[in-house]
Amino acid sequence: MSTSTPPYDGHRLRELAGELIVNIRELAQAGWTPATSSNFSRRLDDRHAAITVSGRDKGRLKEDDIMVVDFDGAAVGSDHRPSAETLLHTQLYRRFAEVGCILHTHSPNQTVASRLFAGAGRIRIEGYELLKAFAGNATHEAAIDIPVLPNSQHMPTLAAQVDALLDAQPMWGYLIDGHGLYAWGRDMAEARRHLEAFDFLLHCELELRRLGARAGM
Ligand SMILES: CSC[C@@H](O)[C@@H](O)C(=O)COP(=O)(O)O
Ligand SMILES: [Zn+2]
Repeated sequence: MSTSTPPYDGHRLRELAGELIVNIRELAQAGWTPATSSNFSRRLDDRHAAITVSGRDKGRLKEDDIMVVDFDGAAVGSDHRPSAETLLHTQLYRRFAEVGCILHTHSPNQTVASRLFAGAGRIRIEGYELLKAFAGNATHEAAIDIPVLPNSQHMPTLAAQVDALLDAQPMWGYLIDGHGLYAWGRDMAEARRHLEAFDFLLHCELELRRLGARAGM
C-alpha cells in the first residue's frame, strides 16, 4: 500500500465519486448505458478529473470504479485502465475551465437519431420550450444544431473533429454516429439537465418522423 500523498484532494474525490455513482445508476436504470457502455467524469481540480474505469457495468459502480486521470489522460494513483474515451473528456476540461462534468450515454434515442442524421451531419432543433434547458438559451425561439460526427475507434481523430466543431460554434453536446451522445455542463446538475434535454428533443424529432411517415401513407 502506498503511503505517499496523492497530488489531488482525496476528500473531494470521494465526494465526486459518490455523486457520479448515484447519477450513473439512475441513467443506467433508464436504459441509457447498455452492456457496460457509456462513460462519465467530473473535474477534480485544474489538472485532474475523476472518471469511470473502462468496461465496468455502469449500473453497479462502486467507489473503486471511479479513478483519477490527469489532463493528458494518464492514470494517477491507480492501476486501473481509464475509459477508452478519456481523451474526449480531457479535451473539454483542458479547453474550458468552466466545464465541470461530462456525461456520455448510449440511449436508444441518441443512437437511432445519430444513424438517421449522420448523412446531414447535424440535427436542427427549433421551436421547443425545452430549448431553455440549455444554459444561455432564454427562449423557445432559439434554434440549435446538434452535430453528428462519424464514429471512430481512434480517439485523436474524434477529438480533432470535436475541436473543429468547438472552433466554429458554442455547444453543450454532440452525437457520434451509431454510438451515442456526449453532453457536459458546469456541474453534475447542469450536465444532467443538458443530457436529458438532448434525449427528450431527439425523442420528439424521431416521433415526428414516425408520425409523418404514417400520415404520408
Ligand atoms: C461496450 S461498447 C461501448 C464502448 O466501446 C464505449 O463506447 C463506451 O461508451 C464505454 O467504454 P469505456 O471504456 O467503458 O468507457
Ligand atoms: Zn461510448
